[in-house]
Parts: sequence; C-alpha cells; structure tokens
Amino acid sequence: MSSMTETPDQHGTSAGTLEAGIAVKSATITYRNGHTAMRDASFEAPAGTITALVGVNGSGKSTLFKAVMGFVRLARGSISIFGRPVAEALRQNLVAYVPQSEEVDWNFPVLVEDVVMMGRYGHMGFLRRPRPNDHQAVAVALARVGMTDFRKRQIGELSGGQRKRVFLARALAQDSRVILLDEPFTGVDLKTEGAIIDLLKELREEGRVMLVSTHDLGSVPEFCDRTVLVKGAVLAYGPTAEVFTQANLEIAFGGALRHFILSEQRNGESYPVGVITDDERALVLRDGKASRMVASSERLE
Ligand SMILES: Nc1ncnc2c1ncn2[C@@H]1O[C@H](COP(=O)(O)OP(=O)(O)OP(=O)(O)O)[C@@H](O)[C@H]1O
Repeated sequence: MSSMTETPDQHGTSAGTLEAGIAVKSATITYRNGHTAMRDASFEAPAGTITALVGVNGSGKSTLFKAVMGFVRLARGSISIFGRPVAEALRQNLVAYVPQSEEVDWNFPVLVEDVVMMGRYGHMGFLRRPRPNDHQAVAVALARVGMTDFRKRQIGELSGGQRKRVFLARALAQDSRVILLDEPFTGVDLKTEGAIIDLLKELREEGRVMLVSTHDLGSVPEFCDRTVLVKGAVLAYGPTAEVFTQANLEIAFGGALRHFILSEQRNGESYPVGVITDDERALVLRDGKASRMVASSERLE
C-alpha cells in the first residue's frame, strides 16, 4: 500500500493510507437536553485533502464541527487531530474555524484587520501584543483573499462574500493545519465562490486538511476529494466519486431535493443529463432567456 508521501491529487482514491488529519471514531454526541444529534460516526479526513460534510438542515453537520472544536463532549468514541486529542490540538493552535454568517455579530464595531489579527492570538503572549510577524501574517492573509483594500473597514460594512473572505483570512493568519468551513458559499456569488475554491485547493497543496459543510451540491465534486454524508449518523463516507451517487443522495436528502432529467445533444445523439439541486429556485434558461421548468422532473422520495 502507498504511504503518506502520495501527492494531494491521489487523496480522493486512497482511503486509509494517508496521515489522518481528522479521525473520528465511533463518535456519539448527545446534547444536554438528551438529544443524540450524532450516533456512532466514523470518518477520516487525511492531510492534504478537502472533505465535504453534506446533509440536510439538522442532520448534524454543525454538531460534528462543534465536536472537532471541543465545544461539545462525546458521549462515546473519539476524535483525534493529527494524532492528538482535540484539547491538545486546540492548545497547539492546529484548528481554525470559518463560521456561518449567522454566528457572527455584524454590529460589533471591529475593523477587518482586527478580525484577521484575532487569528494570531494563539501565537501571541498573554498581553496579546502583535509583533511584526503577526502584522505580516495579517497582511499576507488579507492579500490572499483579495481584501487588502478593505482592511480599515468595519466588518458590518461589507457584503456577504467579503465577510466570508475576512473570516477565511482570519483562518489563514492563524496558520492552522486543520480548517473547518461552515457553509462557506452561502450568500456568495459565483465569482467569489470560484476564488474561495481556488484558495482551498492551494491550501490542500500545502498539506492542510479542510472539512467543508455545504448545501452547494454542484460544487462538491469540483473540489472535494472526499464526502461524508450525514443524517444523525454517517450514512456514507469515502471518495466523492463513490459517495456522491443518486442512491446515496436520495437517502441523505429524501424529498428535500429536486431531480431533473434533461437531454443534451452531442454529435447528433441525444444524452440524458440529470440535475440534482437542493435549491428550490433553480433557474432554467431556454435560448438564453429565463423560463419555467416544464421538462420532466420528479421530486425524490
Ligand atoms: N445545543 C443544542 N441542544 C440540543 N439539541 C441541539 C443543539 N444544537 C443542535 N441540536 C439539534 O441537533 C441536531 C443537529 O443539529 P446541527 O446544528 O448539528 O445540524 P446541521 O446539520 O448543522 O443543520 P444546518 O444545516 O441547519 O446548519 C438537530 O436536531 C438540532 O435541533
């Protein structure tokens, strides 16, 4: 079997042979009110890979993030990060988190560069006095996400996509080996989404490990080596090409997805094209103009 010296582009197809960035083993998570949000979950996200965490609202994606960040205790099982228990990994500044927009108080009066500097706190002493290398890391992170010109803005004065980029810059400034991204594409236009995906691919090349929760099904095969499908448990886990099947998505999403069968002409032949989306407002264009979907469509049950 191959070892951890494999190149990143091989990672999607070589389960279990690489350095485990995040290893979740038989994890059961029960909240204080007694609700078990995740039962017996196991998966690995190796170094130098991007793993998608995909499931309907309430399926347990955020719960898994909280567990990886040590915010909730496991009732059973274990999570290790680069071979260390979560608490130790956090002390070593190994985990960065890019939150969902709803988790942030956008009225809090803080400048963009101050938010990014927060990523450096774990590298600073008790008094949190930034040194030249901290300022340098902030400047590099802002440049990487194309937000240098906005560094003196209040975060509340940014667009949704710009806000996402600022929190991504905070994670970059933190320089962690593990980056958790909770719905990074919500409220983001396609151009910004493409820029974020390019950046995540660069971070993958650097050997970092990323876990990305997303409803954006269409983009998952484009940049996620692996996928974990969740619904109160891990339904399926492995290389995206193997996990992202219609049958698995039907189980994970049930009636929450739409499935369209379209037809495509290639070399005079007609080929069916399936489109699956969790976006009820998919736009259909005919002859370049928006139109109502009248092609055969069926709701997945
Ligand atoms: N603090 C909590 N106490 C009790 N139950 C909770 C708590 N937080 C979440 N839950 C429950 O746990 C389940 C999983 O929630 P979680 O937030 O992990 O889902 P999610 O997949 O992240 O959803 P979304 O896509 O809506 O963000 C849900 O049934 C939710 O109601």
